[in-house]
Order: sequence, then C-alpha cells, then structure tokens
Amino acid sequence: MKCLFIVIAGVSERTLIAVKPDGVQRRLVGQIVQRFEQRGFKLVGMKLLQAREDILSQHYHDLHKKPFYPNLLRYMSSGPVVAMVWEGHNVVRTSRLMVGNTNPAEAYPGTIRGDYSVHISRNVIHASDSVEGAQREIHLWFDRRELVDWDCCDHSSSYQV
Ligand SMILES: Nc1ncnc2c1ncn2[C@@H]1O[C@H](COP(=O)(O)OP(=O)(O)OP(=O)(O)O)[C@@H](O)[C@H]1O
Ligand SMILES: O=c1ccn([C@@H]2O[C@H](COP(=O)(O)OP(=O)(O)O)[C@@H](O)[C@H]2O)c(=O)[nH]1
Ligand SMILES: [Mg+2]
Repeated sequence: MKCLFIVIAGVSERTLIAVKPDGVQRRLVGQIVQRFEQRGFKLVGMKLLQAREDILSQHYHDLHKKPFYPNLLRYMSSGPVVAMVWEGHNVVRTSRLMVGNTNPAEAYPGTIRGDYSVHISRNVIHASDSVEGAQREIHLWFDRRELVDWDCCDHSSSYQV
C-alpha cells in the first residue's frame, strides 16, 4: 500500500504550560503531563522551580491593577511550579480548551480545571492565551538552551493521508 506522510504546516507552534503550586502540592503533575502527551503534543522543555517575584510580576504584568493581584503573586510563590513548553499543531488554542475556563466553577468537566479545581484562586494550571503571549512567556521562563528540539516517528509530527 502506498502511504503518503505530510508534515502539517505550523506544527512547531509552542506554548507555556505551568502547573501552579497547588497542582504540584496535590501531586497532579503526572496526570497533567499525561493529558498533553495523550493529545499528541511534544514536550520540549520542563523544569521545577520556585518562581522568583520578578518573573511572576512580568508574567502577570497585565493583571497588576487587579484587586486579586497581591494574592495571585502570593499563591504563585507558595511552592514550586512545574514550567513546561509543549509543541504541536494549534497547541496554544487546544491547550486553552484542555485547561478550561479561568474560573473552575465555569470550567467544563473533562477540562483540567473542571476536573481538578473548584476555586479561581487555586486553579492548578497556567496556559498561554495567544501565540504572541506564548512566545513572550517561553522567553521569560526558559533559557533557549533549556529547550530541546527532537524528532520522532509518531503520529504527532506527520499524518498519514
Ligand atoms: N477574580 C479573581 N480572584 C482570584 N484570582 C483570580 C481572579 N481572576 C484571576 N485570578 C487568578 O489570576 C490568574 C490569571 O488570570 P487570567 O485572567 O490570566 O486567567 P487565565 O489566563 O485563565 O490564567 P493563567 O494566566 O494563570 O493561565 C488566574 O488563573 C487566577 O489564578
Ligand atoms: O478573578 C480572578 C482572575 C484570575 N485569577 C488568577 O489569575 C490567573 C491569570 O488570569 P487570566 O485572566 O490570565 O486567566 P487564565 O489565563 O489563567 O485562564 C488565573 O489563572 C487565576 O489564577 C484570580 O485569582 N482571580
Ligand atoms: Mg492568563
């Protein structure tokens, strides 16, 4: 049988996903990683770190006037975070759908927030909300040398037609 494999254009889109301190403390890292792997995305960067305040204030710069901002920074500093870069077709949009609504009370069951959280101030996970935002956040959280380009023979980088 003749098989044709095509590489989907734009497959190298990347996004920043971070398991927040409550997710790490509740031992949810493995289940969250599994969801992204299962969906077919490729892990190209990953680290556990206690986020410094300067990173957090840049990361959430657009929220600095919000009343919950001090609590948000306290929350994000309350323990280590697992920061990851995932790559794949439409990964920014698809990961937002997988993560669910910011407010877990509004998040559908089946989404990460909808399955693992009940309150907006402990919503387990961060996902970049635009391609431009993802590029900014990846640059903020990761050194270029911490990201690994690797090839694979699986279905996520080529599709049989
Ligand atoms: N009204 C609120 N009360 C308490 N915390 C809030 C509130 N709104 C947002 N937050 C916190 O601030 C974070 C950033 O809000 P943002 O509007 O960027 O939501 P998001 O993009 O869904 O979350 P994130 O940027 O963490 O992925 C939320 O994830 C949540 O932890
Ligand atoms: O009313 C709010 C809105 C947001 N957040 C926190 O701020 C983060 C970033 O907010 P954003 O609007 O970027 O939502 P997200 O991108 O996380 O869905 C959220 O994840 C929450 O942790 C909060 O505590 N209260
Ligand atoms: Mg956000």
